[in-house]
Amino acid sequence: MNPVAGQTAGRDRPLDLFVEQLTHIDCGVLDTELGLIGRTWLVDVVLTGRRDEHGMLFDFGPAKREIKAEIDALVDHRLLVPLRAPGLSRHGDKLSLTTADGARIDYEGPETAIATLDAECVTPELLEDWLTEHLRTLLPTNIDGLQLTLYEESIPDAHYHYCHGLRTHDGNCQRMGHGHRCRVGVEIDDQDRPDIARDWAARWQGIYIGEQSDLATTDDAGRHHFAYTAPQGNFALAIDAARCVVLDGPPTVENVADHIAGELALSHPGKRVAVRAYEGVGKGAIARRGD
Ligand SMILES: Nc1nc2c(c(=O)[nH]1)N=C([C@H](O)[C@H](O)COP(=O)(O)OP(=O)(O)OP(=O)(O)O)CN2
Repeated sequence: MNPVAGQTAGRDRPLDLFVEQLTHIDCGVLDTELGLIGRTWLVDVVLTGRRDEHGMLFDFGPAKREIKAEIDALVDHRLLVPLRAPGLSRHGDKLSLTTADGARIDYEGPETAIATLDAECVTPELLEDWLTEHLRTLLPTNIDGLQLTLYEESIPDAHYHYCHGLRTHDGNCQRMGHGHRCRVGVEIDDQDRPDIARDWAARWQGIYIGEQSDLATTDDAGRHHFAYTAPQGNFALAIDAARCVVLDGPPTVENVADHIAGELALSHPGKRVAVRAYEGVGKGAIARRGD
C-alpha cells in the first residue's frame, strides 16, 4: 500500500495523547476531619481521539496552555469548599466549618478565592471528575475522551502541609487560605538530618502560616483572627492558634525556611544549620545559620 495513503486511512483509528505533569494544583481544602489543609496535586492528562490533517490529536502547545490555564482558573490557589461537608455552613462570602473534633474555622474571602463543590469531602478522584466536566468544552471536535489523573508528589521523607496568603503578592498567592504540600530537608554541620526534618514535618501537618501584622486578635476560645485587604478583596480567617505559626514578615518560602533555620540554630548552638524548604513542587528556598 502507498504509505501516505495508509497514514491518511489510519487517521480514523483512535489513539491517546498524553502529557505528564501538565500542571500542579496548589490549594487549600476545608475538610471535616482535617480542618484547613494545604494540598498540592500533580496533574497528568490523556486525550483520546483521531488525528487531524496535520497528523495530530491536539498540538501540544495550545493543548498544554489551554488545559493548564483552565485548571489554574478553576482551582489553583483557591480554597476548595465541599458544600455538603458535615459541620460546614455558608452565608454569602462567609464560611464556617466545625471539624469532627469540635474546632471552629471561620473564613471570609471573595468569590474568586474559593471553589465550591457539591460534595462532602474533596478527594483527587472527585476533582478529576469535576475538572473533566469543565474542560470538555475546550477540546477540538476530533477529541472525544479526556482523562485527568491527580496525585501527590512522591516524597519518600519529611513533608508538611500548610496554608497561607501573601497579602502584597500581585497574583493569586494573595488569596488567604491557599496552600501547599511540601518536602523539607535539614542539614546540621553539613550532615543530612532526615530525623530532624521529620520531627519538624510532624509538627507542621495542617498549619496556617500567618503574618504578625495581619493578626487582628486572639479570642477567648484560643483562635487567632487574621484579616487583610488585598487587590482581590477582603480576607479573614479565624482558626485555632495552636494550628498557627506567626511570622514577623510575609509567609513566603524564604521566610519559612529562615524561621525553621532560626529555631534549629537555637536548639543546635554552635552548629551550622541549613534548611531546604519547598513551596509545592520543585521550588523553594535554602536558609543557613552559623556559617
Ligand atoms: N520568591 C517567592 N516568590 C513567590 C512565593 C514565595 O514564597 N517566594 N510565593 C508565591 C505563592 O505563594 C504561590 O503559591 C506560588 O506560586 P507559583 O507556584 O509560582 O504559582 P503559579 O501558579 O503562578 O505557577 P505555576 O508554575 O503555574 O504552578 C509566589 N511567588
